[in-house]
Amino acid sequence: MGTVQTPVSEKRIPPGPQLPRVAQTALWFSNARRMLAQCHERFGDIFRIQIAHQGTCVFISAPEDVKRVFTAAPEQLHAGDGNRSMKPVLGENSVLLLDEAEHREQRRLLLPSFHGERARGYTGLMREIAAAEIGGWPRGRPHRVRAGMQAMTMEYILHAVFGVADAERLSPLRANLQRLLTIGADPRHALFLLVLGPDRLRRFPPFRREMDAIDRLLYAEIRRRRARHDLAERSDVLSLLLHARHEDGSPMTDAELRDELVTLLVAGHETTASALVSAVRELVRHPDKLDRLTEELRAGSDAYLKAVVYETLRLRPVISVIPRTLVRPMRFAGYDVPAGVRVVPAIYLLHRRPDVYPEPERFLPERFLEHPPGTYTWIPFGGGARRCLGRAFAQLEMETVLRELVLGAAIRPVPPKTARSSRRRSAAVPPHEAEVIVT
Ligand code: HEM
Repeated sequence: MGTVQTPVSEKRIPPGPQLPRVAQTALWFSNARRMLAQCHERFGDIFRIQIAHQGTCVFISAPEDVKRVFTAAPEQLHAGDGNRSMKPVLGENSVLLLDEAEHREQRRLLLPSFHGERARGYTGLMREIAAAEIGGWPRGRPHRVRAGMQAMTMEYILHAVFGVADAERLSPLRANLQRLLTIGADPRHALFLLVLGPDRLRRFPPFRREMDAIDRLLYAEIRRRRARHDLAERSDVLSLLLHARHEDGSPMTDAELRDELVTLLVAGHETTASALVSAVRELVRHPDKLDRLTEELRAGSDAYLKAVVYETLRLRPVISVIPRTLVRPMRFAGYDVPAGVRVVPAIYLLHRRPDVYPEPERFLPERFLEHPPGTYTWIPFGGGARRCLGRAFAQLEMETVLRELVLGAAIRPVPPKTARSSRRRSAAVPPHEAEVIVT
C-alpha cells in the first residue's frame, strides 16, 4: 500500500526585508513610499513588511490582485480593522472603522448625502468660496497655496455637513479641527503616538483637550438640530442623517451622529487640500500643461481639467496604501496568505506600473483623454464596498478650485530669476507645498 503524502506546506508569506521588526517599522514611518519602491524593485509585485501595531503586511500592486481584494466579500477581508488607529478621533461608530453588516448599515445611511447629483448641487457655493479665497491672495509675488487650499476645503466640508447658515456659526470648530490635525502632523507627536498606540491616545493631554472641545460643539449642534422643525426642507448632511432610519426603523443615536460627522470632517478636508496642492505643483512645473488647461477652459471644455485631476491623483495619490485584514486565508500570486495577515493594495505602486502607465513618472494628463481611469488601475479613492464616499464631492472641489485659479485669477510659475534672487526661501519650498505667482 502506497504512503499518502502530506502536501508540503504551501507558500504562505511572500519574501520581504530581513531586518528586525523595529527597523522595518522605523523605515516605514520615515518614508513609506521609498520603502515600497525599494521592496517592489527587490521582491516584485508581492512582498511583506513587518510593522509595529500592524503585524505582517503583504503588499500587492498587480491589477488582478487588487481586483480580487475589491471584489471579495466583506466577510473575507476587513478594512475597519486596519483603521483602528483612528478610533480615538473618529469614535467606534465611524463608517471607517466598522466591517460587514455594521459597516454596510452606516454606509447606507451616509450614501445619499454624497452621491454625484447632490455633490453637483454644491457647485455654485464652491465657486463663490473659491473666488473669495483666491481673490484675497497676494498678486504679482510668490505665494504658497497650502493654507488657502486647506481653508477652502474646510469651508466646503463644513457647509456640506452643517448647511450654509450653521457653518458660519460653527467657526470655533474650524480652529479645533485644524489644531487636531496638526497634533498628528507634528513628527515629535507622531512618534510618541505610535509608541502610545491608539488605545492610550485619548489620555494624551493635548489630544484630549482638542477632542473634548470638538465633542462639546458637535453634541450641542446635534441637540439644537433635533429641536428644529424645518429639517425636512434642509439638504445638509446632518439634517439628512437626522431623518435617516436604521433598517429596524430607529433613528441614529447622538454618538453615531457625532462619529460620522467627525469622520466626514476629518476624511474630507486635508485629503482634498493635499490633492489640490499637488495639482498646482504639477501645473507650475509643467507650464505647457498649464497653458493647455487655460486654453481649453477658455474655450469652454472641461475635458482637460478632468484629465489634470485624474493624473494628479495617479502620480501623487494622497493615500499610498489601503490595508485590509484577512478573515479567512486567501491566495495571492501563488501564496496562501493566512487569516489575520494584512493584505495591502499599494496605490502608490499600482499607479506607477509602466505596463499600465507608460513613462509613469511623467505628469501627462493626456493619457486620460483617450482612456478613462480603470476601476482596478486608478484607485486613489480605494475601491469595492469601501470606496471613498466623498469621491464625487472631492473631484468637484478640485475642478472648481482649479478652474477658479486658472480663469478667475491666473497663475504662473515663480520664474527662476526670482527663485535665485531669494534662493533660501525658494529652495525651501517643501514637498507638500506649491508656490505660484497669481496675476
Ligand atoms: C482627494 C480627496 C480624497 C481622497 C484621495 C480620498 C481617499 C480615500 C480612500 C483611499 C479611502 C479608503 C477606501 C478603501 O479603503 O478602499 C477613503 C474612504 C473614505 N472617504 Fe475619502 N478621500 C478624499 C476625499 C473625501 C471627502 C471629501 C470625503 C467626505 C466628504 C471623504 C469621505 C470618506 C469616507 C466616509 C470614507 C470611508 C468609506 C468606507 O469605509 O466605506 N473622502 N477615501
